[in-house]
Amino acid sequence: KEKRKRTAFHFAAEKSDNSNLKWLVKELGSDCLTVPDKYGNMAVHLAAQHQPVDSLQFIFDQIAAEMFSLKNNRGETPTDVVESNRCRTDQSAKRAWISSTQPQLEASRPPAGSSAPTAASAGPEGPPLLERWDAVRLIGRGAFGEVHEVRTDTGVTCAAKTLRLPVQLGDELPSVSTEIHRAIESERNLCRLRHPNVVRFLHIAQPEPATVVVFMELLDGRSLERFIDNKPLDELTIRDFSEQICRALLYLHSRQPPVIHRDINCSNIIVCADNTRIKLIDFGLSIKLEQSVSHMSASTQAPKGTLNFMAPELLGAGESDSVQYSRESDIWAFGCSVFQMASGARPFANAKSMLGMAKLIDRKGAPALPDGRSAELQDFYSRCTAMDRRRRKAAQELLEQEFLRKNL
Ligand SMILES: Nc1ncnc2c1ncn2[C@@H]1O[C@H](COP(=O)(O)OP(=O)(O)OP(=O)(O)O)[C@@H](O)[C@H]1O
Repeated sequence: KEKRKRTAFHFAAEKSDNSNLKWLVKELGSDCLTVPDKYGNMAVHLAAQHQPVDSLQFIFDQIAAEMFSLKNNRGETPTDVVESNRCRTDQSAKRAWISSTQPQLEASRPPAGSSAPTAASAGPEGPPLLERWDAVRLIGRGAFGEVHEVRTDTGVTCAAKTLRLPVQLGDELPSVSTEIHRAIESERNLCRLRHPNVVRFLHIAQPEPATVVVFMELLDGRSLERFIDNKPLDELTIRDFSEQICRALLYLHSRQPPVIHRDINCSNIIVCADNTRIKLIDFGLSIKLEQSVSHMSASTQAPKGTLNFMAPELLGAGESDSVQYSRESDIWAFGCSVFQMASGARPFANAKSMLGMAKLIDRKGAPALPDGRSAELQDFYSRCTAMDRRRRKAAQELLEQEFLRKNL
């Protein structure tokens, strides 16, 4: 159908139900949602015209903020299509959905007053290359380096995480540098992510052979770990935060290629200053980069990450096996975050070594949630922390459907 530039996605989006559209996205990836036909209409414009409101949510979960700025040849965005008299189904429900979703996006933009590029103005690779930046204040320290608030020579105020990678005696510095550079290149797609529950990555630089600086949107808030502060959260808050984390994971996992976080835990989830919005940070970039250096040094390929949140299949990986981070290992770690929200403590709080953790999980599986939590939350938690990876995968799909139904 190249001549008329119509794809299966356009036909699927013109139907009054969205099952075909969902199936196509699952099989072929979300990029096809933004292919224009000869009128410049993309699947999202047609869904806004013909399909129920949950299609808008579905598309939003795939391409997030982008869906509001896509224009057809008449200059219409999907919002304009909903407002037009061509929209004959669910018009008021779609209007309500748009007006509740757009403020979320506003909140995900870089802070006002900074000249950080907005989702609309930044190129796919983020802002122009940064030559220099000055630290304004230290925000905190992690295992590999520190996070500063910085101001760049391009006038951007943002957060910069400096990662100093462990170079071993005998490593060839130029080869390490090249290897790290290669790893960074494969992570450039992080700068394309746009989602209200995912920190905006602006740029990744390598100022020295074994030093990487990751520039991000500067967040005002505190980690979920500090928000929990060893005290269980109420169930409504747990559900709300879990839903936001699921939406972020769903968005990341349905990228092509999928983005795996690799280090979901309560210190890598930020609760913004309004105490309602949460955002994922960090993306295990240090894990990925350190692995590229470990690979150079022929040292261990054991999985890195936060021990208490590590999926059983990662713990089982010996030095000779390759470590398989996956959507399912992210779901397990997410389940562990639910445990911490519900109990106030990290799961497996006494685990000290990988072997100890592996034995513990083998014997007992994930710990039970404390009494007093609803059967629904128990069920949700046990799906996420199922030992069987396929059950965890199914759990994510189920959550997606339940959240969509709840929103309707
Ligand atoms: N984009 C950001 N905006 C504001 N604060 C941030 C941002 N990213 C990280 N932080 C904060 O900076 C501090 C240090 O973060 P960092 O990620 O280095 O710690 P960490 O999770 O212990 O690190 P690692 O997992 O690499 O060992 C934390 O308090 C974190 O909440």
